[in-house]
Amino acid sequence: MRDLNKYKGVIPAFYACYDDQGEISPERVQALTKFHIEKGVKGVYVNGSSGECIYQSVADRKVVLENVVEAAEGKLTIIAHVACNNTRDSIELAKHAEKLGVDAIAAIPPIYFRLPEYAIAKYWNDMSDAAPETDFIIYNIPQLAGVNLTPALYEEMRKNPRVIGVKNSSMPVQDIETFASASGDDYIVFNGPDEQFLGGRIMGANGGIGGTYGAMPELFLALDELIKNKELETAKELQYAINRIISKLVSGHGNMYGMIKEVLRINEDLDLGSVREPLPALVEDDLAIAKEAAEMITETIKKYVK
Ligand SMILES: CC(=O)N[C@@H]([C@@H](O)[C@H](O)[C@H](O)CO)[C@@H](O)CC(=O)C(=O)O
Repeated sequence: MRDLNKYKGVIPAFYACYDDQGEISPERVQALTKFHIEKGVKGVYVNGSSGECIYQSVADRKVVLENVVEAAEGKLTIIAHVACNNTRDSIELAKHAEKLGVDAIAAIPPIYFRLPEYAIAKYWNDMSDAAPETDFIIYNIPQLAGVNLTPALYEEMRKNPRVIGVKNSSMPVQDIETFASASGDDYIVFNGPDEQFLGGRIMGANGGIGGTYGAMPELFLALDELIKNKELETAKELQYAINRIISKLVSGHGNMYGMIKEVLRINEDLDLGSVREPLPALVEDDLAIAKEAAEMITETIKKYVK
């Protein structure tokens, strides 16, 4: 049996950190990494959706990962998302990630062209072969990628011994059960949709990777503890409270990640810049929404975090 404990827990998806000109800011990447260590999360998922990876160059993504690894000083599990929608760049990032000593690499399927499953498997295995000492995690996010991880493709991928599981961001919690049942205890399934962290964990997810954890890590850590302690009524209450916060975070004109960065500025004095176009930045009216969301987080922490 593999020891997968380093993956079991709350793993925030790492936000893109820009300077005031919109370039990657190594200092802000390091500050966000240290913030995660202080909050006590298990690890970070770098250069994924929340990291705005599809709007970044290969060079940008290398700078981000290098600075996360440096600032983490071995205190966090690091999963690097390396998919670039072409095999060549993904291989380059996979090699780079392994050289930096990350715990795992992860990848979405190739998007735009509808490829047959054997081509998707080859794409994933090619980048995994480029990082032969590193675990590999499949990132299933069909609503954005347009490709669903089928049980047959997952079975094919498990022939690769480096594949340790799935980060499942599809909406049906039943998918979590499907992947967990198919692969068993020697594999890990991460819950993707933050709004159903509780449901995903109950259906078999051993941990979670999420785009809103970074805005309120205390709340997801508390929710995880409640689930472990089987305090499910309180867990449900907290999940509902988290979902009201997420609804607020997505209610602005600007993109949710811009809203979260504003919340982190208010609550944590952390400046991560804005978002990269074509993601819409916040407008003046959004600032009041961010303030409300920040207050909701503070109040919910007071109520549920001991
Ligand atoms: C569709 C989507 O973006 N899903 C998010 C969720 O964490 C999502 O942001 C959250 O549930 C709020 O809707 C994650 O699964 C993505 C993620 O973890 C990532 O940044 O790679």
